[in-house]
Amino acid sequence: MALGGLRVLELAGLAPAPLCGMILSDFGAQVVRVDRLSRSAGAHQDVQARGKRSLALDLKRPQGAAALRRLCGRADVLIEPFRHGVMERLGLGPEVLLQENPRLIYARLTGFGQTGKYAKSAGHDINYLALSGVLSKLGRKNENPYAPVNLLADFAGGGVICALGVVIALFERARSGRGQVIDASMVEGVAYLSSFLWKSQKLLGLWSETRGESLLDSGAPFYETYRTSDGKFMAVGAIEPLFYKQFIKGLGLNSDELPAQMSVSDWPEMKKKFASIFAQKTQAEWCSIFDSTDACVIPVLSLDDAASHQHNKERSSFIKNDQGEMSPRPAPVLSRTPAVPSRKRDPFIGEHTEEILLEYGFTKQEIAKLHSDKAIEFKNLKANL
Ligand SMILES: C[C@H](CCC[C@H](C)C(=O)SCCNC(=O)CCNC(=O)[C@H](O)C(C)(C)COP(=O)(O)OP(=O)(O)OC[C@H]1O[C@@H](n2cnc3c(N)ncnc32)[C@H](O)[C@@H]1OP(=O)(O)O)[C@H]1CC[C@H]2[C@@H]3[C@H](O)C[C@@H]4C[C@H](O)CC[C@]4(C)[C@H]3C[C@H](O)[C@]12C
Repeated sequence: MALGGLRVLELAGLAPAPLCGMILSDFGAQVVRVDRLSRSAGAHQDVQARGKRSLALDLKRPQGAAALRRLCGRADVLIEPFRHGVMERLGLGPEVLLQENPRLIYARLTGFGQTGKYAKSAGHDINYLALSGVLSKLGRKNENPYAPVNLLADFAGGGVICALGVVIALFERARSGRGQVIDASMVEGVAYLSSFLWKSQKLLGLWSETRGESLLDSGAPFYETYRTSDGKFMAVGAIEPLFYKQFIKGLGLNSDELPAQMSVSDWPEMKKKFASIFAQKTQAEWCSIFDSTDACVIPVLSLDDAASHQHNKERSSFIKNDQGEMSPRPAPVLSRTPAVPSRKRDPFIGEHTEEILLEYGFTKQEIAKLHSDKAIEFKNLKANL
């Protein structure tokens, strides 16, 4: 696979860093997740652990921190998910680790970045989304702004952008032979991927002053979801006049008898009209009308239904692991060196401690000493909840 042979150390953290590690793992990297010892507070279950192995290491003990330094000496990438200053307090800051391994790519995935007023503040997805400006554009008219789960800052602007940074730094290292520090701030990551919002503000007809009254933010009747008679929903994205015409036809309406598509003042009434029509048929009935047309109307599927939908099945877009757990396959699909995601169950904390330390050059005696010093933990049969 494209990232085969790459050695990645992912310090266990919440949501964003585990996704970054999983992306690298799916495309072939050997990702070791460095977990807190299972009895310690703050250990979280990593539900994005596909293909990873687990090494349980107490970084608060000097022997544990020294062991991580040694591991980083032989690693290509380190992903750290902590607030600014934590790694420095552990004696594991970039200056130390890059001095010992100048090829190391030291990825620092945080909410607010390594500098700035909030650099040492706690936060979660919704906070980063708020500070980026993007949250102000999300939500329906006369309602509060809302964060779409923790997808935008944690995962899109965090895990994915950080993985992109790692790959870019690896590409550069192939030329220079040198690693570097990646300051991946989720505030900036989500703002960056939302550049369209800033760059399109002056585009005619796209944005109104008020949230929830614009073309793409639930203002337009042809870019909206509608409930069907069986309590499900259809997603309409009929923006271009050609596609809008097919949408109107599928609803059984005559466009000559309707206001112009872009008559913004008529949008609320149009939305009510469309809603009353969609409520007359089941989701399956609307699919039989709109499937294989260019009306841009697609059923809103549950996670289970998405995995079993004909289109997604034809592409094997979702995969099952050995435990029968369904999840999305890695994306994008590379034609010659596609990702081959592991089908194994997720690792237990410390399951691979000894195997990994041996692989990174520790002797059995050194491993025994780390264990007697309580700096490491071997296989723990109960996964952390
Ligand atoms: C599933 C829920 C999460 C959903 C995603 C959520 C919406 C997010 O947005 S996640 C993104 C969070 N932000 C970031 O990742 C940005 C960067 N990180 C931070 O800003 C901070 O890490 C923090 C704010 C996220 C957390 O701050 P905290 O003070 O806890 O940690 P840090 O300051 O970073 O310092 C880390 C300290 O830990 C020490 N450490 C680290 N590794 C080791 C090690 N191997 N050995 C020893 N010590 C280690 C390190 O030295 C630092 O120490 P110091 O501070 O002394 O320097 C989940 C959200 C909440 C979860 C639940 C909750 O946690 C309670 C239960 C916990 C239990 O263990 C599991 C069940 C829970 C119910 C748990 C369940 C889920 O996981 C959550 C609901």
